[in-house]
Amino acid sequence: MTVVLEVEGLAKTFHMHHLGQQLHPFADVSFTLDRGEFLLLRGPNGVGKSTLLRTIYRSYLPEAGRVTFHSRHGAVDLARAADVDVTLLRRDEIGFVTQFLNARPRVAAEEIVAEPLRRIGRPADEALDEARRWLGEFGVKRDLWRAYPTTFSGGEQQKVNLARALILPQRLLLLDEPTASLDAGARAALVRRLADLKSHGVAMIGVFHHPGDVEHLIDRTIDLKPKELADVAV
Ligand SMILES: Nc1ncnc2c1ncn2[C@@H]1O[C@H](COP(=O)(O)OP(=O)(O)OP(=O)(O)O)[C@@H](O)[C@H]1O
Repeated sequence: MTVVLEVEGLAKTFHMHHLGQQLHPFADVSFTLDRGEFLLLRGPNGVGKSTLLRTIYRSYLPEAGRVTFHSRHGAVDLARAADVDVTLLRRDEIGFVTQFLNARPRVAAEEIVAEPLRRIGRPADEALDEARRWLGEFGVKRDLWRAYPTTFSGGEQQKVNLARALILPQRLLLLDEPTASLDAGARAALVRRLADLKSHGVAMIGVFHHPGDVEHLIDRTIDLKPKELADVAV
């Protein structure tokens, strides 16, 4: 097996200065993730699942611990890497999939979806063809492909977001409730795509409110347990 990610002793603290308190969503999380492995993160609301995903993605810095990502170019500790290196890894090695689209004004759906392919140097027309294929796959109506997603419904925006996030096979995918408000057809398309990516070696960590959809993909589960709010002055 090829290790893709090693998380060691990871801890996160939020400093809530206005309350004079600290919140410790998780402490001492350790696991490794191999190529093609699917890890489910489970636990009650507010336990820290999204925070853990965001800390691995380096949207948050951890209080302690290491997040060693084995990229194509060697091992890098995401907790300490330079911002510029994290940005490069996010281009084609580490993906973060949520239910929310960051829709930009006057950018067509098909352009938004094609962008990740363009960024890695695919010819524009090829990238656009591929984008249209994925929009169709996720059930976005053809007459919306050239429209601006700022006006789309929540579910339509989510479909555009998924097509964009999954068009390019990454080494590691972080999935934060990607099925939240999808209809049955789009949920099935998403699960098919995840199965295909997994069979091609993409490692995944996912949070799903209805994990039944992806049950057959899950290799391992981590249960996060609620912690007490530490009443410590900051
Ligand atoms: N930026 C932040 N600053 C302060 N506290 C935060 C911040 N982000 C999250 N929290 C707190 O950390 C805790 C964990 O939040 P998180 O969103 O990770 O939970 P979750 O397990 O993903 O929850 P859910 O299942 O409801 O989506 C919550 O109590 C939340 O209020």
